Amino acid sequence: MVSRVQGIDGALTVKPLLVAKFGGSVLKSGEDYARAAEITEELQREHSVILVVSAMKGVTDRLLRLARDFEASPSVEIPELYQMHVEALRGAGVSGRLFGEAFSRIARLIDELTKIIWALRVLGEVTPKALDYVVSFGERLSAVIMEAVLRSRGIEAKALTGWEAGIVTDDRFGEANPIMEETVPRVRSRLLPLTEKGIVPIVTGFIAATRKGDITTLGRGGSDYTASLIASILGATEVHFYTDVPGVMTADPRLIPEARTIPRLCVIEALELSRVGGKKFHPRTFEPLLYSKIRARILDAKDPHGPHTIVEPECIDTLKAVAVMRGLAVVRLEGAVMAGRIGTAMMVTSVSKRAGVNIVAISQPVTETRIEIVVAEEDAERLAKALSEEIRNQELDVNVMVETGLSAVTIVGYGLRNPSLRARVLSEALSLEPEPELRSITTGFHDASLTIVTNARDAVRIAERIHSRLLRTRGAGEAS
Ligand SMILES: Nc1ncnc2c1ncn2[C@@H]1O[C@H](COP(=O)(O)OP(=O)(O)O)[C@@H](O)[C@H]1O
Ligand SMILES: N[C@@H](CC(=O)OP(=O)(O)O)C(=O)O
Repeated sequence: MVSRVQGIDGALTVKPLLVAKFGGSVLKSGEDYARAAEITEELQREHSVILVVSAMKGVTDRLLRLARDFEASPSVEIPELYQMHVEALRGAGVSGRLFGEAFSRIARLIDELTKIIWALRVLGEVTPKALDYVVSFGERLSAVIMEAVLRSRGIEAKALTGWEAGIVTDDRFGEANPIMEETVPRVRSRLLPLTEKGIVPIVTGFIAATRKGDITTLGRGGSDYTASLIASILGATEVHFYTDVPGVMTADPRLIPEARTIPRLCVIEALELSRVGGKKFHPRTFEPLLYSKIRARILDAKDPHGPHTIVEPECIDTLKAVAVMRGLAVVRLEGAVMAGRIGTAMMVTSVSKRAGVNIVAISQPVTETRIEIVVAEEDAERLAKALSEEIRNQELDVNVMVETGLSAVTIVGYGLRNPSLRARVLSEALSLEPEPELRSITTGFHDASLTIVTNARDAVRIAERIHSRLLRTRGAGEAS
């Protein structure tokens, strides 16, 4: 979509829409906000820009601790948060009236935060709804700073919460889902009138609200999802994710220092990679971009013209990246009575649903004597207990066991559709000495990923081997 933009002289120009998201990793100081403003200024020459901002680095974690951990002292933590935001405002070069206005808004938000934190201390309990309200302050404070910084450079800008920008969700606090029928028309009617007047909307990432106006969050890392959601609703031509690495890399550079930037990823590969923690994307980031023509770019805020990743609709047959997901456990059901017994798998999935446990992976051999459910480690005991109860109620002779300390190593790339490349990946993994323990092997969406569940140590060994043999010099967009 293009936006008709009214200039100061009243003349209308037509510019393509671009959504730019700045992550907490690149919002650590006033200098960072100033850099984000410079990038926005440059983008504005060719585009109508909508910004999505995260909280300053570390702020969401601090707010969560403040709300949950009654040992954390509000009289120490809150003034520190206040100081951090005022310093960023000052450090970004905001002064005079704009400084005064933003300073008062920060003070009001901090005052509101203080009241809620003390109220939680008095109540002695924190509901998921209260937690979302508390963490929302991180993005709200950040958007106030960004607005002041842009305005101090003569760019018209307006900070909006996700709710004010039109995002309506269900009431799954902590992991809310947008209600699209309501969100789509609202986002259009709230944001387009601003861009048409040449105003840059600054939307708080990660936070939205229910129909009743209760603040919700979209899950950790949710600003990515806010950005792609808005881009897809408005039919933007591009969505940019500004971060602290030069794009998506062939592996997490903290795990594999030789990791390199992947110049091109297709949206299916990006979707698979985000599900397993690649670039710590929110797992739903690429959902709204699937089947769209929107291009995503992942860029280093410190070097926006340097190497980066473009995510585009068309896929080519290569291998792209490897990612390791830690902290997994397997809940294993074993019993001869399960064979041929219709409804056993349904029992497992409905018990998981009742226990509020997300199933990361599930498998059963054709002999039907075993079912393995991979879940997050912290959910394993709860699921095992719920399954044991159900098995007792149904008087089945089935054992339930839990094994913790597992990881999943996932190789991503459209090239995996080629059986010989899949075989090559597996033979590389199996040729390690000592031989790794492989718990399960599965393929993902469009065969664009292959996941091996194993113990934590072997997952890293496999990732290193696959990276050094198949990704270090290839897979970054070249044919395999
Ligand atoms: N495959 C990968 N490519 C790039 N970065 C990765 C990858 N896997 C993990 N990361 C990590 O993701 C970090 C960026 O994510 P995050 O800190 O959430 O940024 P932001 O706050 O900008 O959203 C990087 O610093 C890097 O350590
Ligand atoms: N601030 C939120 C949302 C977010 O997306 O942050 P970041 O862009 O820094 O990953 C979080 O920490 O989860």
